[in-house]
Formats: sequence, C-alpha cells, structure tokens
Amino acid sequence: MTSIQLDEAAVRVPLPGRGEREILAPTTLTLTEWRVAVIGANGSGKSTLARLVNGLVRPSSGRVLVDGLDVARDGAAVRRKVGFCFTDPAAQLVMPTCVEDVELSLRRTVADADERRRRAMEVLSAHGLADHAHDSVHSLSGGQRQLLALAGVLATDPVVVVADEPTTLLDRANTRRVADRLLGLEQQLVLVTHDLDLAARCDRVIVVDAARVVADGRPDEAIVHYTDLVDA
Ligand SMILES: Nc1ncnc2c1ncn2[C@@H]1O[C@H](COP(=O)(O)OP(=O)(O)OP(=O)(O)O)[C@@H](O)[C@H]1O
Repeated sequence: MTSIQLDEAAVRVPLPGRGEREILAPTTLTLTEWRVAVIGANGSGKSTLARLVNGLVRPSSGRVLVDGLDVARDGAAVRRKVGFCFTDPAAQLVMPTCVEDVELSLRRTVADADERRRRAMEVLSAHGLADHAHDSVHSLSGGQRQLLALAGVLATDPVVVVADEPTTLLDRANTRRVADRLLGLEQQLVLVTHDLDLAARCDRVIVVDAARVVADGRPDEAIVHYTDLVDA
C-alpha cells in the first residue's frame, strides 16, 4: 500500500477582521491500510482532512506526504497518484456524453484519439456502463452517475482513491453498488462517510470531532467512540 503521512498538518482559514479559525488542528497520522474511513459530525473537518491528501487543500502548517512526495511541493505528481471522488458527481462530470467524459480523464495519458476511445469504452464496460457510452451524463441515474465519476477517476490509474461522502446522495440500492465498487478496489481507499455500515467494512476508522482526530483504530472501537460522542 501507499503511505499517506500527515506530519503535524493543520489547516487555518482567515476570519474577516477576526484573525484565523483552525478547521483542522495539527494532525499526525500515517495511513498504510488498504481502506481507511473518516467519520464524524457535519462540519467536524473530515473533508478538510481528505482534501489534504490530494492537495485540494494545502496545510497551513506541517506537511502531507504521499509516497514521500510533499503535497505542497509536488502537487501535480501527487494528484496523478491520488484520485478524488466528490459527493456530487456533477462536480466532476463535465462532458456531454459518458464516453467523452472518460476520454477527458485519459487526455494526459493517452495521446492518440482512437486509442483513447478504445480505452474509455473498456473503462465503461468494466463499470457496467457500456450501453450508456453515447448517452448524456444527465440521463444516468444518481448511482450510475457516481459510478461514471468513479470510472473517470480510475481511468487515470491512481494508487489512492479519496472519496468524500460518495454515497450521500444515493438510495439504498445505489449506495450498495457504489460502496461495493469502492470497497472492492485494489487501490488504497480513504473514504469520508456518514454511513457507519460502510465505515465498519474498512480496515481502520478515524473519528474527527471539532477539527481534531479524537479516535483512530479498529472500526468497532472507533465507531463506538463516535456513537458515544453523538449520544453524550
Ligand atoms: N475554505 C474554507 N473557508 C472557511 N471555512 C471553511 C473552509 N473550508 C471548510 N470550512 C469550515 O471548516 C469546517 C470543517 O469543514 P469540512 O468540510 O472539513 O467538514 P466535514 O466534516 O467534511 O462536514 P460535512 O460532514 O458537513 O461535509 C466547517 O465548519 C466549514 O464551514
């Protein structure tokens, strides 16, 4: 597995006229597990933590390293290694048709247009979306759209996939499809989720509360910590 290292990484944002607010306290973690879940209340700092891993958010202090690459210094190289899947697939599906969207993901790695089309069709087939290749992305169901977004991310061959609440907008059946796909990936997964059943299927669970990691370890123990926190 890849090594994701946070070394006293903290994120602060300016508060107009009132100094700064810490949205992630200095955090030190080494993630080498296959599937790591990040859970916690709304606004606790989960997305901030996840976004640090691919450089969407820069640490205000401290460092974030992916396989030894510093996210602040080697951002482009890190983003080639770390794919990011958003809650709302609309944030990343920008082309008119499904096949064109996957081709867009491949534009940097596959120069030849015919080869790019062939590879994009392969990717769609692997995700059960070949029949929709020439359909508008808007004609897909929510679950299919999320799978297409994930297909686009995987087409770039990342070694880590960070998924930020990828099942939040989905019904039960689609949640299961997308979750099975994500949890079955060979890549290392960092999964931000409110779904404790999904967290329980991961190898390690990190609980974030009020901008701090407050529990970290085996899923059963960390989830109990979180539910105790909510019930307190
Ligand atoms: N760029 C920013 N500027 C100001 N505040 C921010 C910024 N990004 C995040 N925040 C604030 O930091 C806090 C943590 O945000 P974050 O998105 O990490 O929470 P979260 O745990 O992922 O929440 P949710 O479960 O609701 O998605 C929130 O209060 C949010 O409003």
